[in-house]
Amino acid sequence: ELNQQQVYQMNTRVRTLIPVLTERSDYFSHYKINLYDEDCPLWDNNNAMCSNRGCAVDTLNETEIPEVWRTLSALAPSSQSNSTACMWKPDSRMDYCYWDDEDDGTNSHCVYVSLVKNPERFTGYAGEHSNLIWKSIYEQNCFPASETKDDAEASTEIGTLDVNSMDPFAVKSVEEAAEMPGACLEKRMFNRLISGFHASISTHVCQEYFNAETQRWESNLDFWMAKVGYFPERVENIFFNYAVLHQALVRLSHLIHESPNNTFLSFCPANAALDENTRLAFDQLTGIVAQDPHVVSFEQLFSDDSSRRVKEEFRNRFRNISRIMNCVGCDKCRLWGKVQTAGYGTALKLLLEPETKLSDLRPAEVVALVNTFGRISRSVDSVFSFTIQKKTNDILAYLDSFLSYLPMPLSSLLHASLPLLRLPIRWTIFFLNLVRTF
Ligand SMILES: Cc1cc2nc3c(=O)[nH]c(=O)nc-3n(C[C@H](O)[C@H](O)[C@H](O)COP(=O)(O)OP(=O)(O)OC[C@H]3O[C@@H](n4cnc5c(N)ncnc54)[C@H](O)[C@@H]3O)c2cc1C
Repeated sequence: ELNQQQVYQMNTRVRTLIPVLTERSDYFSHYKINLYDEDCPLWDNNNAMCSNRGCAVDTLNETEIPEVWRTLSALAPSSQSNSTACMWKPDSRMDYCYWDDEDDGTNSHCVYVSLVKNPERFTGYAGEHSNLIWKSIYEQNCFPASETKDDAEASTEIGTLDVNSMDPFAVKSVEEAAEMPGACLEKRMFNRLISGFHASISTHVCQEYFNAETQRWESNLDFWMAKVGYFPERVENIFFNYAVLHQALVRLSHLIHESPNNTFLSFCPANAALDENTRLAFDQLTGIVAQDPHVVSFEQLFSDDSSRRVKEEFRNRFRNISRIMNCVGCDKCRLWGKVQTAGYGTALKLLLEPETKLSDLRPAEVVALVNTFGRISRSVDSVFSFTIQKKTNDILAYLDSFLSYLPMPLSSLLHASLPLLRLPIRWTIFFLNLVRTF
């Protein structure tokens, strides 16, 4: 059982600090990615690409690539470089994601993108294509409800999905599995993580939703309630994911402090001021999270013999999901799907592989982790504001029905003034929630 108020409090301390990194530092606001890879394990050719304008990704041309990322390319293990001090040498056996040679400067599939100029929000990507992706993630890669500790040897291979032979959604069983008391803790954690990832994406889509009528970007409460708000376990899973990513940052912070002479984040020797600013903001963020209490404990995971056997399966299933991101038929959704699975994959590596060292982390993993933390922090914020909106609407609806019992002229007069009450009610609820949180 997660203490949501505690997570709100923790998030309040960092939510303004995260954009200093993710929006203002070249290092954390850019990403090098193999975006147009055709290695999709679900179907042979990804012929359902979305042509919505909202799905397009603006990639950087050669002259737009920030200096820090040029330096990173030069320092990549595959490149010839004398500056061995800054090199990273990840052991792919510890990876929870597939990394498609993004370190390799010669990889022509890789593009550079600005994450700020390509924000994650409503794109219009929906329908059978996106549903099939979520369905395959839940049905083929999450742990089924029936699975318990003793039968952990299930196959993890996913073949080409036979699109025509699929049953209607069996997603409920995944949520049931996440709640199942008999299921092993690690499997339940896996299912919660995926459901929280999905709920977080849904929250971003509803928070920045394009209203075709007003032609404006607005939040969409009804949409959010239908996707997340009416499912308390999905809301809970957002908080769970916050706790996971938070804990991974704490571990990263410990790794940094355990290696005082590390050259971590000093990847921009040509611009000392830029490098220093990024490092200061990063130290501030990790310093704050390191002081927070542990909301969830990972020490007990994979601790006994039978659950250790599950670890390999856990890793394989997560890797499969990271590959499935190549199947997403909307470029911008694929970009953020890949960034966030990389972020969760890095968190799992930090939390579940105790021998992980700083040099085992690729720069892209650190960037993905911080950006994914930024995304989940935004989701926690949005849960707060959507909850207030919903309570305000409920109170107004209650007052509205109450007024209908009053005599006629008074009833219509008060009814007309109801909209004026919206703001004061909202502020009162906001204030009461704040008091309850702190
Ligand atoms: C990786 C990925 C990234 C995406 N990114 C974007 C984006 O940036 N912008 C955008 O506009 N669209 C994005 N989409 C599409 C978006 O996620 C939805 O698929 C789309 O909005 C259609 O939503 P839906 O209401 O049909 O249900 P979906 O969100 O597609 O869900 C399908 C089914 O899964 C179940 N379900 C839903 N949420 C959960 C949960 N949290 N836990 C367990 N089960 C659940 C429900 O039974 C639901 O009917 C993305 C899709 C994918 C696969």
